[in-house]
Amino acid sequence: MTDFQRMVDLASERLGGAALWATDEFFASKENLLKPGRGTFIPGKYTDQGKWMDGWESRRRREGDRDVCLIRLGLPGKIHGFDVDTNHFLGNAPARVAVEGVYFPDYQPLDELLSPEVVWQEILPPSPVQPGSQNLFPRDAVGPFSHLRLHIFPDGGVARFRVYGEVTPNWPLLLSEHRVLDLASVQHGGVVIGASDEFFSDRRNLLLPDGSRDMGDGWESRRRRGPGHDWAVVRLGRPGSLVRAEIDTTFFKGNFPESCSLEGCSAPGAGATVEALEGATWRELLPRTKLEAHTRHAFRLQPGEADAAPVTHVRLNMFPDGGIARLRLFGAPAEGAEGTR
Ligand SMILES: NC(=O)NC(NC(N)=O)C(=O)[O-]
Repeated sequence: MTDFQRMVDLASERLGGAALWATDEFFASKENLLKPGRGTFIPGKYTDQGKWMDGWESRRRREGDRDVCLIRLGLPGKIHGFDVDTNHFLGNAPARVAVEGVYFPDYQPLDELLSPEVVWQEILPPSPVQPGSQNLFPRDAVGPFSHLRLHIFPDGGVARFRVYGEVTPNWPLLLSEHRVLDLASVQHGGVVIGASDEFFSDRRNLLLPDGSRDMGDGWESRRRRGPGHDWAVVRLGRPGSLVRAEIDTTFFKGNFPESCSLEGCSAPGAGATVEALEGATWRELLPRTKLEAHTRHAFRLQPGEADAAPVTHVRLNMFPDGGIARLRLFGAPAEGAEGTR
């Protein structure tokens, strides 16, 4: 897996991404592009239109050079890479794809997005893709963008379209509306930058909005057979002084951690790798505390010294192993220069 594939999928349906419009979706619907997984193929399954396909698929084009799908990102952000996944599209993958983007800070109705006045910026020039493959295109943190156009040349099918990047929250608006907010939330730019083990489920689930839907929708490590404990490190969307945490073990009944603790550090500029935090001074925010099965626990956090620097990163330790559905870290965001990470 490339580094950018570990970032947030800004387009995912789960985060509010939507396929708003397409030139043609004769064989299969544009909405499939943003669904989880890589799509399935069911031999022998046909609809009135033709072969049932799990992706977006247009008819064979006899005029014109392309089909286009207009996508609203769930969360606006800077783009570090695309995955144009043509899984199961073998005799009907596009020859080339391209992506353009635009940024609107506020809601835009579809007719305005379709207006020829919108100035679209090229993010990926027309580029060849392979059938039945994850086609990965790294980009150089371009944006922010709120909407994209995926062009397929001349026609064909794409199973999934992933748009990996970093969320760019509207901080002036958030700061004007909230004194305390969840600084770990993916909606506010929080990211899990590392974890000791993700055998059963992905660390990114910890910071998703809303409650978890089932046990697979949290972070779960394998059964630890040696010494030590599992951990995950979060870079907050904005540094701040944390006051309260929620640690949610919903759906983890036979596999919740025996206990957990939280530590915080101030490492502005350390970026998005755990290695860059080597040598950081960690301060206890929550001492080791017993957890319950299938419970949303709320914990008050230990205040730092009055002059303590705002926390930029938090380490969640779970003893010895297990699963946690969600982690919320509520705090007052730092303003001005201190608010940079
Ligand atoms: N066997 C097919 O998949 N044919 C066609 N596609 C669908 N979905 O029926 C086509 O023309 O690509």
